[in-house]
Amino acid sequence: MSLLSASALSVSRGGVPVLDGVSFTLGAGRALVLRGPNGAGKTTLLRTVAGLQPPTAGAVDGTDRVAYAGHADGLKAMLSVSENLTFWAAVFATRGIDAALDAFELRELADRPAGTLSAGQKRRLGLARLLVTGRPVWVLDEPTVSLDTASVALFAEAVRRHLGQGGAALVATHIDLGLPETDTLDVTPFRAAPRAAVQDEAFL
Ligand SMILES: Nc1ncnc2c1ncn2[C@@H]1O[C@H](COP(=O)(O)OP(=O)(O)OP(=O)(O)O)[C@@H](O)[C@H]1O
Repeated sequence: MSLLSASALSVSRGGVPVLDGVSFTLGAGRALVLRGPNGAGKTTLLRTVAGLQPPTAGAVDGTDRVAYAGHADGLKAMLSVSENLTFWAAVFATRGIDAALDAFELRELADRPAGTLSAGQKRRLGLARLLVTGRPVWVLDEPTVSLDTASVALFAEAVRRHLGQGGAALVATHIDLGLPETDTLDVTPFRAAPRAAVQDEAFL
């Protein structure tokens, strides 16, 4: 069964076309890794499938199943680690933050305000948030940035468990996560051709 799919998707950023004609299907237990050089459009594609911006053409199915973790951590600086997770559990109407605290070794930091965490600790909390959403499709933009080797291993293990439980992951990353059941999509061939500015169309 497909949990997330894109068909003939075109995406743009700041009004500039970035990618055209991207299609993929992501099923339960699978990970799809996006590749492509800096500026190729991976973030734009992820933001679009997560529903944070509309596509300029084509369609996405499964946006409502997505939990997105992007560059901005989305953490509340004044709330503690456990309060942040409890907040998200309430937003997504799920129960319990214990598994999320354990998966990313956040117990010792549970009472610390999120604003006082190091960059890597914040990233671990941002990824722990995925677990409390209860959403089956994790859409992850460079999830390992700021993580040390041990935390990358924790993250890879969390994804592996998630896939094993029937979840799926769409991940833009430059490193090899060593995940099983992984496909790769290089976005480079889908680079959009430059187009005339929209305001010119009235004169065609
Ligand atoms: N806020 C913005 N406004 C206008 N253009 C943007 C904006 N953010 C990014 N872009 C441009 O959109 C294009 C696609 O960027 P995007 O961030 O999707 O690439 P990426 O593949 O994720 O790159 P990276 O590997 O560096 O993260 C780039 O040319 C980039 O300069």
